[in-house]
Amino acid sequence: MSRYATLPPGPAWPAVLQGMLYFVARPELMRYGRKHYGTVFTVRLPRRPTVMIADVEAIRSLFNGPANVFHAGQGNREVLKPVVGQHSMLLLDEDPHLRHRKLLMPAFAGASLRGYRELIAEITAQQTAGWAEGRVKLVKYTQAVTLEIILRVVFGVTDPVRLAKMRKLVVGITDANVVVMAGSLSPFATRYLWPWKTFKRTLDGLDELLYAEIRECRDAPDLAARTDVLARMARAGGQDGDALSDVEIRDELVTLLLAGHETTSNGLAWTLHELMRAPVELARAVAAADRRDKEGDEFLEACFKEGLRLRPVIGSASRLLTQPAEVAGYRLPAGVMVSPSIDLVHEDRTQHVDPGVFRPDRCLDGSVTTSNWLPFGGGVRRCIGAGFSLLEAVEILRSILQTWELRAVQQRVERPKSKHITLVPSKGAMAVLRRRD
Ligand code: HEM
Repeated sequence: MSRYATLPPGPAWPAVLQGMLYFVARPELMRYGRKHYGTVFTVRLPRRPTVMIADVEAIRSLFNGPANVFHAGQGNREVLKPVVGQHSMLLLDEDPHLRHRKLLMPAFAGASLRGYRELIAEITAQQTAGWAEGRVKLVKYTQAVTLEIILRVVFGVTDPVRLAKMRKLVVGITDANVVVMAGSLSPFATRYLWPWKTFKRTLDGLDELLYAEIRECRDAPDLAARTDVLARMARAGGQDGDALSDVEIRDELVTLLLAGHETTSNGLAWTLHELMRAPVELARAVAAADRRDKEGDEFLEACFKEGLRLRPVIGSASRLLTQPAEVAGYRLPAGVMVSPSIDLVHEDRTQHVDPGVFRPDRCLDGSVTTSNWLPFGGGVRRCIGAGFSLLEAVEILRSILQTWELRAVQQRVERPKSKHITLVPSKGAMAVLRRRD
């Protein structure tokens, strides 16, 4: 009997077909599985079977399960290691992962977040003021803003020449697909074959600039006063003699770029897309932006949270079993991937009233909870940048809505399209922009 004989039921189609569907039609595949097999089902992907879980209680136990049994880093290594490097928090598990989280956490906690607000607001105002009137793909604009925020608030870059060079290199990296990323481990490919050769050159170019930035940051006379994420990382752990090395900082900077840039920009594009399709909520959001007060900001945050619920940017947060374990009532063997389905929980009628409707109020009235709202995953791996992205989102939404009048190009919702691990509106969240009087 195969070691996978005891897996929960699921489609019996060939693994290659399921793998393709998982990539090009993930929401439909998830709904098919949920409809035919219930809240726990198996998708047979080419590398390894993945058990999808859409039951909130089972997901809670999984997220809070022992970190030595449920590995999140191991599964990421094959694809991401050549880019983010071996010290990335995304690839680590157990004690090394905890060490990195402990050292990075202060940079993403309340007091630090408040310190980023002013610069984020300044960058956002500069960027949104320069947009053009007419028909646009909003995602291109939101990407430009979140990229600038990563470069200046996270990497701490201020030199305009270095900023210009970095912008170009970073786009070359974030636009690469998984085949290019994974293939860049091969010395042959990176030496002789396009596009791996170009990709490697781009990565080397970015590394050179990042290491220069790290060196200058360590030597900076104002290091103690600097508020950017890089400076906080350079100071972290110093008192305990457990500081991050240059290469560890480099790997975490690239990690924050890959994990934090397009996720936030796609979340914003989806939120604006949904706001344009819901005129009453859009009018409330414009009024909230104009108020510039705590209550207004709370409503804008609720819009972003609801955008992430209705159109989750990341569909699942997977864990690889390192040993046999009980999950959602099944005894599963080691080597299986278990994957809480964020998208299915967000559209579950038993969890959300009218789940297909964009209704920001549900994020204010207590009906959205830490069990049924999971855009940032959960447990010890919960997104470290969640608070950062909410802060960015409020500043960016406020600035856009204060400056621009938005009109949808079409009332129909755009299909989610996969870009790396994120889901992006297939037409880029098309809109017509007009400067407000
Ligand atoms: C809307 C925006 C974002 C979404 C939807 C998102 C979503 C996620 C999800 C689902 C995970 C995996 C959690 C798990 O496995 O349980 C994650 C991890 C992570 N995210 Fe985010 N993220 C966003 C923004 C950011 C930002 C702005 C940053 C940093 C600047 C960031 C940095 C990270 C890092 C470093 C991890 C790995 C955490 C770990 O392994 O311990 N993310 N994110």
